[in-house]
Amino acid sequence: MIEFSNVGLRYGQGPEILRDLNFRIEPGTFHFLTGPSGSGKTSLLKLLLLSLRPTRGRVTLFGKDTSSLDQDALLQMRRHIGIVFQEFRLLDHLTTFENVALPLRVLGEPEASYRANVTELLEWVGLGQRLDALPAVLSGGEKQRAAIARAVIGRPDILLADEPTGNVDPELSLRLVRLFAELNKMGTTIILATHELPLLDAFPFPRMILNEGEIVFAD
Ligand SMILES: Nc1ncnc2c1ncn2[C@@H]1O[C@H](COP(=O)(O)OP(=O)(O)OP(=O)(O)O)[C@@H](O)[C@H]1O
Repeated sequence: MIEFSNVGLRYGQGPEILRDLNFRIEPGTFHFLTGPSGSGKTSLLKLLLLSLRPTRGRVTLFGKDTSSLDQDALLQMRRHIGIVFQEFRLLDHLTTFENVALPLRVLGEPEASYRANVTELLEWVGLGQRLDALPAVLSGGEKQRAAIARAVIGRPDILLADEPTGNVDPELSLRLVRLFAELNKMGTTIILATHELPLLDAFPFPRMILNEGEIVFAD
């Protein structure tokens, strides 16, 4: 599903921050992505999200070499990938329901076709009572659950998360990762970047550890 071959990345004329990355990630797996601050976790997620191109090597997603895809094909592939950010990135003027429905609205789908699905998903993440609330009145954990719902409403095959628990307390962090684990059980491939040791220790998922541009896998 995901294959990196000799992937390297540098920003501008700077040093190579990712070097010779070679790995495969199978469908339906859950990996933590960890490593010190500045080791390149966000950059690696951007390569996976196709928002950044490697400066060398090959990124293969869903069996296709992504370097050979045109803009349309990239956008098409991008629809199979969801992302959750640390800072939620909800739109302030939209309700919980509208924020989660936004990816479908952007695709031009009529509300009648997704109303029930969005409502059901929000109930599943525990926001059934907050459909009409604006982000300003949601707690950090509620915002993050809304952001997770928005990331998965389009049923992505791959879900990426960049420090999704960075803004919530430890108890809530565990609950959020349990939510990701539930999604994984239903078949979504998950890569979750975190540097929170208690979280890494609380779940049995393998770790991809970035350090000085290189990656190692550990159970
Ligand atoms: N747009 C950019 N232009 C130039 N350098 C960048 C850019 N984005 C990131 N970098 C550099 O690349 C390196 C890796 O950054 P990245 O954000 O991927 O690391 P990270 O592991 O996610 O860090 P953190 O845990 O602190 O969020 C850092 O040295 C950073 O300064």
